[in-house]
Amino acid sequence: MPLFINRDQIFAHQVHLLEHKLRSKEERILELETENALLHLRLADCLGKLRRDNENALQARQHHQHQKHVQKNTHAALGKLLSEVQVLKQDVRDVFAVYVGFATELDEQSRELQERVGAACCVPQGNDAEVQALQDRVNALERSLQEERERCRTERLRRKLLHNTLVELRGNIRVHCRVRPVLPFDCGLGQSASGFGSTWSEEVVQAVSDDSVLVNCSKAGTSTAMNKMFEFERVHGPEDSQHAVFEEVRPLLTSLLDGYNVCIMAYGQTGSGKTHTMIGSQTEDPAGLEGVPLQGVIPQSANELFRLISEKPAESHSVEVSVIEVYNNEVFDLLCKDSEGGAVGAKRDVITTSTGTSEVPALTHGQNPQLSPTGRHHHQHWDHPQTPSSHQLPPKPPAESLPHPPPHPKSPDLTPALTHELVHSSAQVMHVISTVLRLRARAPTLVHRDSSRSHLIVTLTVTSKSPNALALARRLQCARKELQRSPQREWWSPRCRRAAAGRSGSPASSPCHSPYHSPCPSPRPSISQAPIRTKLQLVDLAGSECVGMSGVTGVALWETSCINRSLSALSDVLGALAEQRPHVPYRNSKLTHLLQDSIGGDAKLLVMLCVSPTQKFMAESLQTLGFGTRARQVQREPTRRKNTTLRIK
Ligand SMILES: Nc1ncnc2c1ncn2[C@@H]1O[C@H](COP(=O)(O)OP(=O)(O)OP(=O)(O)O)[C@@H](O)[C@H]1O
Repeated sequence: MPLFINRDQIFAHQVHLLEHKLRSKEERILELETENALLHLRLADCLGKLRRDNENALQARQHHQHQKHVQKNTHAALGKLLSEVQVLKQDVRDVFAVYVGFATELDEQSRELQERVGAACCVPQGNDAEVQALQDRVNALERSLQEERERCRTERLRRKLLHNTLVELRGNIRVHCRVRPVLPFDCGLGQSASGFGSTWSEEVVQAVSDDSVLVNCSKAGTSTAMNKMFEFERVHGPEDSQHAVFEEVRPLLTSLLDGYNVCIMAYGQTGSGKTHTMIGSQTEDPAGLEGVPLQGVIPQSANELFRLISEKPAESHSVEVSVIEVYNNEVFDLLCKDSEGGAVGAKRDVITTSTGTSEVPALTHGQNPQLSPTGRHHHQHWDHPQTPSSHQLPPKPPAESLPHPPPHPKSPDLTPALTHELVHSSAQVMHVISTVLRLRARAPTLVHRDSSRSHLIVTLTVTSKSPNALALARRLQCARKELQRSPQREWWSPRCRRAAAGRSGSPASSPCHSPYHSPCPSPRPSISQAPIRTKLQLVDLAGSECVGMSGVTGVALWETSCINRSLSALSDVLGALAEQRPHVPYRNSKLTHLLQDSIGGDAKLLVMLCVSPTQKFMAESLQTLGFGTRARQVQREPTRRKNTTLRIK
């Protein structure tokens, strides 16, 4: 059967197929074009973003470079300022020397002229005109002498101001020196170590001006003078009263309410007047009646502190007092009380807190200060003036073997916490201190019949509920520094970060663990509302002593060795700070560990050197003055924050 193929139909079918293919190709082209457009858009987007990122990075780099530049400029300016201050100081010193020379010359001329006037007056009549001329010259010279004296005084004041600025700029430790008068117990006659027949009571240490002290080190019997000169911020002579000594300390106390910790420490050999300077003593009354109390730095500081507080709004500040004794390298809380409320010293720990500061742990809320199981022994109170060799005591006993009072029967919770007492007046402060002072270890030695055998640290903690602008600015400054140092630390709450970074902190409900906030219930107030706590530490160190001179034996000998070791640890710490060594051996003694913040931190520290003036103690006096010179060389930085809380035993 013939096969009919309808060509038209086949072509039509083929056309249909091709048309279909064409349509789908066109659709695909359309799809691809749309995708292409989308990709273009994304590309443009990405390019824009990239450009913006580049611009931001460039800006950040420029900003960083600008900041580096500014920092460099500031450093250079500071360096320049310091060298200018140095040059100025030198200039003032030179000018001062010239003035002194000039004034002396004028003095001599004036005296000479006065003598001539006197002589001329005796000459018979007729020389009146000459006498008058001479008198006029004398008057003119006296006037210019007076003017020079005035200028000299102004220059002196300027020099002092410049020096104080330098001390502030460098964070140096201030060092004052007090040379006590020669006292009856200095006057035991004897041969000097050199054996040249001079008496030991000869006065060899002298305050020659208000900032220099001179030690005459010449050997007795030789004609060559050998003098050593030491310079400090202020030097007090034997005639200076307790009041005059405190007047130079007073400005430091203002800093306490401006957010600074302050520490005043008396250093010197035994019998040199540390306790007299810090606490005070009674004057000898010739009539045998009770003497006049000569208040030292501690009572006068308490007075001044409460005077400053009384100028502030009522209830804005509160003050707590604590008293610590470091005896035989152990820390004792002297305010700790027994069940009957009597004061008993209790042994405490020193810890390094997470903020890098040293503390005797504060009283835990709701717990009573109780006697620790290793309570403080009651010190021997020997009747002086016996020599130590006269009492029957075992040689060099370890501290643990000394008698301990039994633990409090009703005190299962033996928290080693430091006791603070709230006080409202300086009289209350002194009452608290005087009630526990009898616990301080004392013993008679051949050098001093009432020698302190321990270091005493009285701390006044001031809580400012409405701190002043300076204190707030300082707290923010500290917080900023901390944020720069350790921005990752968990104790920085977002609010705290914002406030420290300079932006306003919104009232936050999250608890903040910043060390710049004092303990207070959650939610904490903002950084500008939290109370500020500052410390005034007043330290009466035990005196260094030469065993050969003090003639100590037994327990007293052991005490002397502990005292001398802790003082040499203090000296080592200052040496390390002065040489800016990376490791400062604070932990070599409990004393230096306890005072770590004050010595190495940003507390305002004043060391009061106490010096005996006589030949007998010259070696110790030179050592004390050397210690002060080393302390002056320390240029401090704020202490660094530590990561962990560490307990030492
Ligand atoms: N500037 C002074 N004016 C008058 N008397 C003073 C002066 N300084 C000290 N004294 C007297 O000297 C004696 C010894 O002084 P103080 O007890 O203060 O010495 P110290 O350095 O504390 O000794 P130690 O370290 O052994 O305890 C005391 O009787 C004191 O009254």
